[in-house]
Amino acid sequence: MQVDLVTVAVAVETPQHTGLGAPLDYASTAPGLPPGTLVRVPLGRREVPGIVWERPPGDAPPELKPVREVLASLPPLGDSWRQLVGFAAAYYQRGLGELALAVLPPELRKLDDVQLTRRIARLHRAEAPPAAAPGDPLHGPALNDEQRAAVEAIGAAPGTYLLHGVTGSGKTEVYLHAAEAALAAGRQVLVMVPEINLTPQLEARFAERFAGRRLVSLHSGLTPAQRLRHWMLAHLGAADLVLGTRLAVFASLPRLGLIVADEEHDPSFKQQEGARYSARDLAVYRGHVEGVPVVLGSATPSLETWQRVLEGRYRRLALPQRIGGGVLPRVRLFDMNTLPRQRGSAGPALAPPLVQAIAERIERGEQSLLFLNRRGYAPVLHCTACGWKSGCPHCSAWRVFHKGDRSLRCHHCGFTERVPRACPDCGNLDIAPLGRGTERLEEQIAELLPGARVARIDADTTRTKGSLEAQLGAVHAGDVDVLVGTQMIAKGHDFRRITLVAAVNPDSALFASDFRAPERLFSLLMQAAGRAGRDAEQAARSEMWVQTWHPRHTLYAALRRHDYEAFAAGQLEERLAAGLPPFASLALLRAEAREAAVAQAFLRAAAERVQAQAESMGVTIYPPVPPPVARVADVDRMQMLVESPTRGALQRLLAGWLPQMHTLRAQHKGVLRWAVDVDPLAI
Ligand SMILES: Nc1ncnc2c1ncn2[C@@H]1O[C@H](COP(=O)(O)OP(=O)(O)OP(=O)(O)O)[C@@H](O)[C@H]1O
Ligand SMILES: [Zn+2]
Repeated sequence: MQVDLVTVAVAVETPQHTGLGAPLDYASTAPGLPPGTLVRVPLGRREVPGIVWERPPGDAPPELKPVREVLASLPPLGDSWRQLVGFAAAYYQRGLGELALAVLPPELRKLDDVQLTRRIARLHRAEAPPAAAPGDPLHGPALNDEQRAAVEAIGAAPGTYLLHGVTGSGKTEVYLHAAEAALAAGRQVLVMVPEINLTPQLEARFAERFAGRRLVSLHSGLTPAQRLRHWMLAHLGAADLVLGTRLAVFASLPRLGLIVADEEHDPSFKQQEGARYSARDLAVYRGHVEGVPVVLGSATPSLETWQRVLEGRYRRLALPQRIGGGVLPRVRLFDMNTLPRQRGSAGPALAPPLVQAIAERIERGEQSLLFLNRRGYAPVLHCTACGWKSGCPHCSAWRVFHKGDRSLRCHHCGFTERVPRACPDCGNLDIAPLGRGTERLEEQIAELLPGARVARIDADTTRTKGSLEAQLGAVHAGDVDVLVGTQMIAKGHDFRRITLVAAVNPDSALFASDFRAPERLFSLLMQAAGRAGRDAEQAARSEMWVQTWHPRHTLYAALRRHDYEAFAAGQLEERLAAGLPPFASLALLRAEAREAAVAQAFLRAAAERVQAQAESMGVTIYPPVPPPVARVADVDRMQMLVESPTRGALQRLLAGWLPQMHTLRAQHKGVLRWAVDVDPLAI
């Protein structure tokens, strides 16, 4: 019997170096395979998963390999999902199939159709809808006028909204109500938070409120089996709410009705490897494609978002007050120059008046939070005789002294050794820590405030599963007087007994080379301040201390007035003058090699190929330079900044340029990796 073969385009994961980004043609005996269908196809000698895609018109090559298997039991991935993936691949300059398959749950790619059918049947059996009937009245607090206005605006029309509210102003309450409206209309809701350790809190709050609804989480902390199950429930339309981190932006949601990105300014929304996408920006695109509202929430919006509000492209919904009329903590800038100088020492960890203020809190049974964005005991050890320092032999960085396990640890490559007894260069026994990390701060507070119950939360104390929850539990229960930690504790947590927050040493970020450093510092300090006085009763006597050598800096002046708008205006003025985002579009081309010169030559050659074209488009390609940490794990890194007045010009240039890089690389032996980062967060 004659079997008719049709040509189908299939997005498959092709290795980047082949330069094949587009879908490949295959022959199929199944007529009319809808786009979005999962299939298995041969690629080289392997059989790989793929997704049927729209086929551009044109002749198919004569000898096509056949599609091996159609995974027909899974409903096809929808048009808008494919549009999102197609846009992301083009915008961030990745292969379509590579991105499309990378954002599916890894387990899904391993299953054949029989296994998949079984899984789906099991899901339908096991996941009977929750007992409580949907439509339970919202048993939360009654909204205030601003909150109600925000919920109404979001429900009234699709578009991008900035929910601009200080910490504790009731933003989450607005998300809950907007979600309720979308759910009541039979739609699904996607809520994204920047960090995985914030998902359990949010999940608990949503789960409590939406007892009758099916809610799933999507983040990298799930087991592969959980991630598949949650993804499938979303894709099959069985889950009503998806809560997750940045990867959730790619969840398949056939009934999507609302997207929320909480703390939209947070750098964690940007993926830092592979396809370096911004989940916040993709959420805005997705909302546009699907015609659903997108709510970006923040107390300190990213300047990109803020500029779009000023241009009228996003609508600002303001929550200007803290719930319960609580005031924001009084900001006290402590001038470190007023302390008596101590020769050869970094000075005291905490200014005496700050120690006094903490002691008063302890007496009243209140808590204090000390924030220092550097973990370990000291960032470097040095020899007082010969000047030796604890450099990493594999990186251009110091190794950090961790006193707990007496190790010297490189935070870039992980290289770890026991602390030497004597200087490895001259044998001197007097090797001393320079500077201060959270471990040392914890020790010094115990000395300054004998009897105080001090706890420390940072990446080192929260390695084991459950330890973060346990430590946060102790803080909430009032078993801790002083909490020391890195930015992990500055964000999101709803502490009720903290009345003093102190930034121990925030100055270094004022003078960092990265143009976004001030923006990041300001939002971190505003966030940290927001941890104090969350209980309205205590708000009036809550304080935020900033220990600084530059008390007159404009950033701190704006912080003191909690004046985001003044800060943003100043920053935008500087960005405009310097031709930086949001007034320009950037891309960063990176290359790595054993020797810097090799990476540099590669990038130079790449620049030469498009120099003339770039100039004609008004795009500037800067010479390659080493990044702040140039060498990591014995590999040298170089980066080249591309700056364009518009997104469009940058996109056109990159699209024609990057395919040439694959051949160029073959001519530059020794280049280990290269990558492009569109809209890089740090340069
Ligand atoms: N209208 C309201 N009436 C009474 N209480 C409210 C109201 N809205 C919110 N709350 C309560 O106030 C507290 C802070 O609200 P919420 O967590 O929504 O603020 P937020 O802006 O999301 O805070 P943050 O950004 O600091 O995490 C919560 O305990 C919440 O239940
Ligand atoms: Zn190292």
